[in-house]
Amino acid sequence: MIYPINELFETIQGEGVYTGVPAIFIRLQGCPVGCPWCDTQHTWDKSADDRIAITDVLAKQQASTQFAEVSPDDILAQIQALGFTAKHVVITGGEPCMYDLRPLAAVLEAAGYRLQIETSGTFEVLTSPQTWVTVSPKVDMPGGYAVRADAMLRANEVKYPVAMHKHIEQLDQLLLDCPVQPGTTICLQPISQRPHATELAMRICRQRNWRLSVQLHKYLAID
Ligand SMILES: C[S@@+](CC[C@H](N)C(=O)[O-])C[C@H]1O[C@@H](n2cnc3c(N)ncnc32)[C@H](O)[C@@H]1O
Ligand SMILES: Nc1nc2[nH]cc(C(=O)O)c2c(=O)[nH]1
Ligand code: SF4
Ligand SMILES: [Mg+2]
Repeated sequence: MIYPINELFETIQGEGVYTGVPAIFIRLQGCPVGCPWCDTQHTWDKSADDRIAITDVLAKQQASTQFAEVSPDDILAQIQALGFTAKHVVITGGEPCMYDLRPLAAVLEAAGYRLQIETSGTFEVLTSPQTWVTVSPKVDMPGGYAVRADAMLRANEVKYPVAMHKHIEQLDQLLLDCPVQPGTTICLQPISQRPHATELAMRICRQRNWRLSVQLHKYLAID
């Protein structure tokens, strides 16, 4: 299995339950979901013309559509060569669940890493049983993909992006249609640091005893 890697970097997890935890991020190329407010739109298209070497991915100074195709063993070798000290690896994108993540999970877990994936819930989640699965469901997006009931059942954490009250109603309906396991943490994540969105998320979190996820990295201006 070969994975298209748009970015590989170490930072602090800025979202969800693991906020604050040092983490290695693997950002995979490709996503057809089309969220209009997506903050990683450079990962949407996967064009053969954009293939580059992994050394060039690591040298990127700014976001681009370019990616390298790398095997699990070579991803591990790169992480070790870079001297990263984090033991938590986040696979994001793009939409990582477009790919079968089990071979990558097997290699990273055998080397002692804990895995987390960030997914929209619109593809089957193929990863190890130990992986922490963060589902950030995408309802009624232009790409026309539906949230899968099996992805919601696999979620360890649901992290819903919100900007207006309509989004709370969408989430309520989704949780009725596609239930999560009892005890699954539910986070509301304001879209793009908008004050109105943050106030809405805080208010609903207090009413429902849900968690607020504020994209800490954007407030800290880190990757
Ligand atoms: C860029 S997505 C990549 C992973 C996967 N495609 C997904 O949507 O979960 C990573 C996370 O960022 C969130 N996100 C993307 N753009 C955002 C924005 N402008 N404001 C807040 N959250 C955003 C997504 O909802 C998701 O939780
Ligand atoms: N620091 C940091 N935390 C993150 N959590 C989820 C991210 C993502 O883009 O999936 C992300 C990201 O891009 N940076
Ligand atoms: S599913 Fe994720 S990567 Fe794809 S457009 Fe939406 S936020 Fe962006
Ligand atoms: Mg991000």
